[in-house]
Amino acid sequence: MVSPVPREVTTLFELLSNSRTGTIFAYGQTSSGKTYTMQGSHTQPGIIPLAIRDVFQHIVDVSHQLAKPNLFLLRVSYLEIYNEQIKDLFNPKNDNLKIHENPNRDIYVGDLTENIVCTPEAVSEWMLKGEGANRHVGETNMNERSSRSHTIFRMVRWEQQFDSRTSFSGAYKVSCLNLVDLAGSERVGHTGAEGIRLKEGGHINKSLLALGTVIGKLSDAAGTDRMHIPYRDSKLTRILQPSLGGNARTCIICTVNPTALYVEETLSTLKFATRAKTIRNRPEVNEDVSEQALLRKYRKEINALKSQLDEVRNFVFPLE
Ligand SMILES: Nc1ncnc2c1ncn2[C@@H]1O[C@H](COP(=O)(O)OP(=O)(O)OP(=O)(O)O)[C@@H](O)[C@H]1O
Repeated sequence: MVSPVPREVTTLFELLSNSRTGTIFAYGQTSSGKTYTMQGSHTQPGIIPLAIRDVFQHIVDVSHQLAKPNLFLLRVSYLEIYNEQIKDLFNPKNDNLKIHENPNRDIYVGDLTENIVCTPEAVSEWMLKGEGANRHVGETNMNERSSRSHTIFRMVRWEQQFDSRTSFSGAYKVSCLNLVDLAGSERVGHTGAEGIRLKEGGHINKSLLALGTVIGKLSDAAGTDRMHIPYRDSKLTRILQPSLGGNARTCIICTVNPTALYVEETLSTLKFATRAKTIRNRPEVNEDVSEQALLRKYRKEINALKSQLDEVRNFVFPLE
């Protein structure tokens, strides 16, 4: 089990915040401390509560640095992948959501509820609501509260720049942070899973196998552009596609249980980590400049050029 919140991660949002997509996920066998790492406890907050705090703090810090404050909007969503079905944890009636790709090749989940939040407390409240009432958790021989699904908690920060002409410029930046808590790989011999738990375990292992294959292929393909990567083999890898070899910054935390009994699982997790380390993503800035903003920019440039021309004229004509 790892002690929660590695130091690098607590400041991660600051690194991501310049209009980028970032993902943090915990990977490891069942009962090795993934949920604990992501959520922490009352006395030791995990990555999710610390990231929420950082996101708001960063907005305050940026606002203080600017002469005119930008406009910020923060939205959160929370989904789980349970038995290969995507469920909206903010609205459990949305329980078989589809994955789509837009013309910009962005991957998104259709009809997922997004809530606008104004305070860290509001984010935590939404999280607790989704977590407590709706997420699939069950008891196995290895963990009293074993996660039976993968979850993705997403915060999207939208920032519109201020224009000196008393209005907002129209240009905006989008930063997105995905906090992923995976279900753990498990051996039936250790977990004693039967019936519904066995079925869940089968789906969990299958999607983690797909994740392992994607990571393996990406590390084999490091430095080349040609290899086919089977992102579509599971919902998990398809949703995480931008974070795995795509344009996001990604941080993977691997958790192990150091007991001798689990040496094989530990070895397998360490192999996964070693391969994942070789993958190079290509982070890109998500900035959108609207037509209006462009028009305003061009008008400004034309005015500046006109006044330069006037200055030159004034300089030439008095001599005549
Ligand atoms: N660093 C830690 N300090 C104290 N307790 C911990 C720590 N890491 C894990 N635990 C405890 O160990 C148990 C299992 O941890 P956790 O539920 O986080 O595992 P997991 O990897 O998410 O398991 P699963 O894949 O089955 O959901 C929990 O009771 C948790 O509180």
